[in-house]
Amino acid sequence: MQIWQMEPYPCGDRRLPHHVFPPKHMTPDQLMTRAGVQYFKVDLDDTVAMKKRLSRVKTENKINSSDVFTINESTPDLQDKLEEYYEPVTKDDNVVSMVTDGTCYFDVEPEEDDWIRIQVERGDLIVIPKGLSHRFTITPKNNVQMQRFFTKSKSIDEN
Ligand SMILES: CSCCC(=O)/C(O)=C/O
Repeated sequence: MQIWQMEPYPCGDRRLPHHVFPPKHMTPDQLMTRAGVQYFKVDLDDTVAMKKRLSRVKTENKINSSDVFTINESTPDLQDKLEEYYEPVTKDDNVVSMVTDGTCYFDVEPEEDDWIRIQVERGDLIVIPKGLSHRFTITPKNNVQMQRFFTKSKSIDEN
């Protein structure tokens, strides 16, 4: 995972990093302090350790369902979907996601117009707290697969 402060008014390709100048990186602890986002590194090749971590995260977040979310160049209506996911949202439940392949960005907004970009990769599990404005987009690799965990049963329209 990499975390940095985003420039206030990013223009152009959203997949670019959009650092402030000079770049201002953050640690996971700073991210937790500033935005309340939890981060875990999961060894996906260690099934026992992975199950233990997921079990704990599921209990703490009252998770009762999950799906596999994939976005890549073969995704139908890719641009429309990316537009949709880049719209800031604030959820009533924690947003729990674990990347299983590729990379993506979650941007979080702890204060109005103050965006922190979180680049996640395989094995990164993040918990965005309920009530925190956030958005999603892809990196120049144009590929991410993740497992998303939900507190309530989710209708297909909410994807
Ligand atoms: C890959 S999820 C994109 C949208 C989002 O951030 C969210 O929280 C949906 O529930």
